[in-house]
Amino acid sequence: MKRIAVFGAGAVGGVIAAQLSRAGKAVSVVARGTYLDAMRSQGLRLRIAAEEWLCPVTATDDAAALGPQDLVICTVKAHSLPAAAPALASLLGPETSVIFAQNGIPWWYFRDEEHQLARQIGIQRTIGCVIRAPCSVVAPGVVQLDSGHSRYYLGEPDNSLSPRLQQIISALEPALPVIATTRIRDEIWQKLRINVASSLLTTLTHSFTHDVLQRAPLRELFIQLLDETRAVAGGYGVLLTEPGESLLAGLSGGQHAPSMLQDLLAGRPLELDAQLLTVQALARQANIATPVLDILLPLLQQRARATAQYHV
Ligand SMILES: NC(=O)C1=CN([C@@H]2O[C@H](COP(=O)(O)OP(=O)(O)OC[C@H]3O[C@@H](n4cnc5c(N)ncnc54)[C@H](OP(=O)(O)O)[C@@H]3O)[C@@H](O)[C@H]2O)C=CC1
Ligand SMILES: CC(C)(CO)C(=O)C(=O)O
Repeated sequence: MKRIAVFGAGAVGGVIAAQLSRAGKAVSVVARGTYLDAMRSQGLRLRIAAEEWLCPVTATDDAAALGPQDLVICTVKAHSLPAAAPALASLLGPETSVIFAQNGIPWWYFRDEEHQLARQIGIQRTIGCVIRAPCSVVAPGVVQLDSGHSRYYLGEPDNSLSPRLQQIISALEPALPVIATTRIRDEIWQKLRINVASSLLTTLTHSFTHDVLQRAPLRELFIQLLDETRAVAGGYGVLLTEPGESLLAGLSGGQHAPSMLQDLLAGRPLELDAQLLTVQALARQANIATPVLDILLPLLQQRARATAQYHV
């Protein structure tokens, strides 16, 4: 796998591209705006704790000019995908695989061949990915990994341990902490439990997860959201055994603002649909009660509408 492109180099994409570059891989990055300008003029810099590395990458806003890749890692937010799809498609050759690295329920989850992205990109090319790597953009062209313990779960939509999945793992693992899974949907929901609770409560309160968890009433809401999301997962055949309470100890605390809070503070659109509304819709479809989600989600939607960061 020689030709690797990262599509959408914000926090996650920037960290992935930088780590690939640090490990000596040639990596291309599709970016835009001030992030692209900075990467072109000063390169891409990766910070982890007190260390910083300059990581050479080829950065462009013209995906078609890069030509077909062996592997594309797509790291745009879920709501940016429809608009990005034509440019993403220009990176595809007959054998190209695409890793969709995002939070929330991904477009390919129910393997709907009629989905617009299934037509434009193809479920057969898709590799699911769950990101366990809290990160942020410190400044255009400078990304930061906010935790020493990062990992990425990669899995086929049909749950097979396919030869191509193993090939992708071999290509990436010297650079990235990648783990192949035959239960990618379990990983998606396990991560989504955390996102539902932390995205809602930290974004509504402009607080770090750590600070939310210090307050008993908010901690209680956090646990209820973890448990409600676990119940929804169960309605779709994903049985997560760990009670909400016992997940709290493992949550990355410290100074990482969850990506939804980062978006709110930066005036960007929020990833409400993939991370939160889909969970509520799935709950309703399966007749599963989500009382805390049902109170907090309209509040966050309205908060985002008030600053034109959500339009539905
Ligand atoms: N940040 C984190 O700690 C974590 C994030 N995640 C998830 O990972 C995914 C990515 O998040 P994150 O990296 O934080 O998001 P960012 O917003 O930092 O990065 C996404 C980047 O993609 C760019 N982009 C969007 N559309 C295009 C396009 N058509 N062409 C070129 N560039 C494009 C955006 O540019 P622009 O701003 O101009 O739209 C932005 O720079 C999300 O699903 C998030 O929930 C998961 C775990 C941790
Ligand atoms: C769980 C968390 C907060 C960190 O990985 C995340 O997924 C995000 O920032 O979007």
